[in-house]
Amino acid sequence: MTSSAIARSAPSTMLAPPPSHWPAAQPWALFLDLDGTLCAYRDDPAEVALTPAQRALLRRLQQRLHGALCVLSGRSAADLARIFGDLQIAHVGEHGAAAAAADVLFLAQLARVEAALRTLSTDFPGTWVERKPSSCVLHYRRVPQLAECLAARLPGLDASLDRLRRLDGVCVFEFAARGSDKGSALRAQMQTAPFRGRVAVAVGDDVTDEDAFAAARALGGFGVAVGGRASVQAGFHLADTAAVQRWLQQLAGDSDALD
Ligand SMILES: O=P(O)(O)OC[C@H]1O[C@H](O[C@H]2O[C@H](CO)[C@@H](O)[C@H](O)[C@H]2O)[C@H](O)[C@@H](O)[C@@H]1O
Repeated sequence: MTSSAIARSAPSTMLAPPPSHWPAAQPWALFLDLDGTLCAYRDDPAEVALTPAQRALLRRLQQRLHGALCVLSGRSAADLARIFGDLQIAHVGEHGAAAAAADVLFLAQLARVEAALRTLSTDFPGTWVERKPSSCVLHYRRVPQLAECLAARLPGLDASLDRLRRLDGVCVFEFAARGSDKGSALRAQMQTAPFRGRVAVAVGDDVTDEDAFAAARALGGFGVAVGGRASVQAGFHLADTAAVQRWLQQLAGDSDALD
């Protein structure tokens, strides 16, 4: 990776670029975010897909890591199944909250929030609602100027919505299960083979990835923040999805692909 790629959009914290080689004595367990990290953002989430080159790269990384590669995403299991297809890589969806789908009180509260978001979306053309099994999202990527206006009209979280928390993501307001996040998902993975005993490295661009960075740090690993958002928990930085791709190529030992 070139230093100019790092400098172009470095966040105010001026984090360093991540190491470019595996420390031989300390094998890594690698946790990757999807949107904004592996894949660039698109207006329509259904347009996001892995290229054949990315699929091959992920396979090589998985081999080098002896399977200790996991995608931590906010996407639904169905979406992840579409994106990965026959690519057999460990992945956790909905920010680690899938288990909440069995909690009837949680589902009732989520249904109330979904109804409120659908009303809001009708009132503000250009926004749309994505319902996932354990969360509900108001998207405003096509009308980013409405962010503040929408935020002021979102359902308030009080005792009657105590099973939910609000995540202000990239052009989204998401209501998800309280008590589970990418940090708890990372910790759970790290307790199982082939992740156990390795150094946790989490890579992501969004506010939801901060939980994974913090969990990785607490376990003796580190986080890599992607893009221009200033990170609280990450120790390292990559400029954008292209820089992530080059870094992963380095890690996979794919020297032909380096620029
Ligand atoms: O944790 P991630 O894998 O980054 O998933 C987070 C959310 O990703 C999707 O929304 C984001 O990507 C969309 C497509 O590029 C973009 O249009 C949207 O503005 C982004 O927020 C997905 O739709 C959400 O359900 C995920 O929570």
